[in-house]
Amino acid sequence: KYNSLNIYRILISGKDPVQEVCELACIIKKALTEEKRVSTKTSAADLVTETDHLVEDLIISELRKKFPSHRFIAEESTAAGEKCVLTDSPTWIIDPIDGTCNFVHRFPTVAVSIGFAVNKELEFGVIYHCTEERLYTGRRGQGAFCNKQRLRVSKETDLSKALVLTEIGPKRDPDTLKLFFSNMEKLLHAKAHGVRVIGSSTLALCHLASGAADAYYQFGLHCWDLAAATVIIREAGGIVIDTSGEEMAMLIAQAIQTINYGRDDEK
Ligand SMILES: O=P(O)(O)O[C@H]1[C@H](O)[C@@H](O)[C@H](O)[C@H](O)[C@@H]1O
Ligand SMILES: [Mg+2]
Ligand SMILES: [Mg+2]
Repeated sequence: KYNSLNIYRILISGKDPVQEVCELACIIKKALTEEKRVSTKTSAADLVTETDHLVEDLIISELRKKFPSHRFIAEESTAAGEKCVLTDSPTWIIDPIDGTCNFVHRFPTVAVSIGFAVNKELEFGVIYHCTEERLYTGRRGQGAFCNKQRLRVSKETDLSKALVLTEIGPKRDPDTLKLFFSNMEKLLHAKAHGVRVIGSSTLALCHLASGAADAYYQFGLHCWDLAAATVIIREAGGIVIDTSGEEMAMLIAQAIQTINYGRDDEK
């Protein structure tokens, strides 16, 4: 049984997170190796399976039992037409499987991401790497951890010494792909050590929080990809900004061209 209350109490009470959320992850890990019913959403590369829906429904039903007044913003509910609007109410922001394309291909880089906001302020985030049993947590003002290990971002500010992470996104029309690759090319011309795409934005952002990469950029990320990861990165000493930002972000922002996806709350 998925024990959501423990996450809420553990993070609010500041106790070290235990790996209770692994029960949810066990559902995903088991399903990873099994046959799946796959459908597409905004493009042929934007996949969803019955496990995405199952996990999202499980999380929401458990949380709703314990916190009936809370609101929810979740990837598959939004895809089914629910409005994506953040209010001052306590709100859980959920990506039930981040890395669904990886999940469909049994590529073991998949996560569950649960963020929590009150008065439009992100209070805490939990991202669980389902196949490596790593629980990333961050609570506003209380630090960020992977299992028991404190997370700190890298101090690199020189783009020519940076490992940069990005994701391809669901838009695959020729113009978008041309822009995507020209952005990557610009960073490589700026002598970045490398650019990596791992297929899960939340886990890429967790690698950033652990200092295993120096920067992440992407157009078209959704609030459910970003909510938990934003708390974790901020608590690891990093910044999360749009491309009109600071230092390393400025260098990257100046090097690349925008790919326009629109905002979740404008759809
Ligand atoms: O749909 P899920 O939750 O798997 O999220 C992924 C998006 O689908 C990709 O477009 C996006 O590029 C990232 O890979 C993101 O993790
Ligand atoms: Mg997802
Ligand atoms: Mg996602």
